[in-house]
Amino acid sequence: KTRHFKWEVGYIHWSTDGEESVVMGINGAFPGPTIRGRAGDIIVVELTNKLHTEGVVIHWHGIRQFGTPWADGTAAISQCAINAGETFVYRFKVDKAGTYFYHGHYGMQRSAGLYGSLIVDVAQGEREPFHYDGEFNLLLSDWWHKGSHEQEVDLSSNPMRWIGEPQTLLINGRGQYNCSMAAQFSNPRLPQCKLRGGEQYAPQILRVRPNKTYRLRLASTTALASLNLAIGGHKMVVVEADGNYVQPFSVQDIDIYSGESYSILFTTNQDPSKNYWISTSVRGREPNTPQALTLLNYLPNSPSKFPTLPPPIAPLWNDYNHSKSFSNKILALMGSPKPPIKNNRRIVLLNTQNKIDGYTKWAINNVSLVLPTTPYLGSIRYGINNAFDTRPPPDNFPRDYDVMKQAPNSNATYGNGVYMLKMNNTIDIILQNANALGKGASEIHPWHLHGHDFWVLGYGEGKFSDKDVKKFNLKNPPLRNTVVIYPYGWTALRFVTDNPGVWAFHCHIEPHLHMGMGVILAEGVHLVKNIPREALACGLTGKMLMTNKHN
Ligand SMILES: O=C1O[C@H]([C@@H](O)CO)C(O)=C1O
Repeated sequence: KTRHFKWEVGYIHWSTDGEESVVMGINGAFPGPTIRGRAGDIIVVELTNKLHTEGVVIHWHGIRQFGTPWADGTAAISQCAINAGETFVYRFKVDKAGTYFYHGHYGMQRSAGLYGSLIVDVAQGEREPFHYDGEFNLLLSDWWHKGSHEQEVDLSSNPMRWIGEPQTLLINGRGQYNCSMAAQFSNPRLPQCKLRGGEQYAPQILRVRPNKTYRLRLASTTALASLNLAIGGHKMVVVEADGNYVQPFSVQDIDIYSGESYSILFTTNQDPSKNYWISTSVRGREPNTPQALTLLNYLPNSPSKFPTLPPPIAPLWNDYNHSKSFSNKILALMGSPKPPIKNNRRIVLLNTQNKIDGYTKWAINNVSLVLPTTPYLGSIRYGINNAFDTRPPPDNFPRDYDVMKQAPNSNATYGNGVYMLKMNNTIDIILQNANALGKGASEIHPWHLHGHDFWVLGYGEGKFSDKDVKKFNLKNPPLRNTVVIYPYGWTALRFVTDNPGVWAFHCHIEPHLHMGMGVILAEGVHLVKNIPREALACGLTGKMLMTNKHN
């Protein structure tokens, strides 16, 4: 079945958290509309850019875009940004059931609010491998009162002005600033929110019946925050991660990093005369943002009956053992595709924070990514010279590099070279974390791969070494599209180059990508057929199209 959507992206006045902001909306609302389809459907989004003076693209996060790499929605990688006033048609297949989302992928447009949910149900006649009586969908994000353009300038200045922690955490685009639903428990003390329910920022309440099982879909499109979600008094059973089934396991709270999605099941088996809190809190960075709260409302109770107990207390922000123990519980459901036993190539990517001519940047193997003006998909497909740096970026970093110390050098460079991968190869990537510029500082980075799912083979502490290969989980590693690296640690992943195209692989923290924290992978680009001309009508491919030698 083909599902058609007609969207207009534009700036709107919107109250995300009680303070009015200028927000990037779709069809006059924030967040954007939810796309819902079935596995095998074709989604067609006719996107018109009503932003007056800037380009736009939308990335369909978690959708692999087999055969349609030009629809991946990455500016300067898979297509030219859509000019103000112009329309671009995204047409792609959703081939796998799961919880996904979409978001802007040009500059920091995701931070401006350009995002929404994308949910794929199992194909007609098929069943999920678990049962539930009803479902809810929560798209999690974070919000700053400073606009995304000012943030871009701040981050690109010398000295860099860091964006700081978010003012508000949002649940389905709704948050409360300077007030709390659970005022008597709030620390620091906040006034009680006086919500009537009709406000743009009124929390979305989850109405449930006692003794039923519900599926809760969760996805995080935060610009920065790592989150922890809990439902007061209720256990959660994790069943899906990034559109892949996992071996069900039970937890009290769940960590969710930017770019990740999960489904959890919970059963309404608590005292039915009460309502319960649902909370999200910041993890992995010293929090300076109040918890986001909404209610689990057991019917027929009134939704204004607030829980008598305080909201769930999140694990300490730097209790990384808690987070690691959660990550290590995520394993593929029996019967899931297994990774090839051997790899053809290993790429080790060192993540560092560096200074380049006084500017603060993030670099991968000493290269800080600056995108070219011509989309790689076109320049590689048509063999255009000078569109980007043709020297390949390094597959490793110096053996004697001390990941526990600050980068000793300030000789990182800007670059836009490509990791050229052979088709049908098995690629291992080791993401190696290190000390950032601050003394004793190393941060969490959730890395997201476009065009593929990968198997997460394992996590480790300190510097990766050849011996660690023996510890890889080749039996039941989970398939994902986003995975975290912990401070001073490494994460190993494996994928197969089975999808001709040019694919971004980057830290999903929006300011970090803006500061260069990503790489570009390309595979089988000569096999890509019928790239729409509109996708390439800029830069050197634009010139090529004007001479009309190619169609
Ligand atoms: O990229 C970042 O910059 C700041 C800090 O390292 C410098 O202010 C921070 O916390 C980041 O994640």
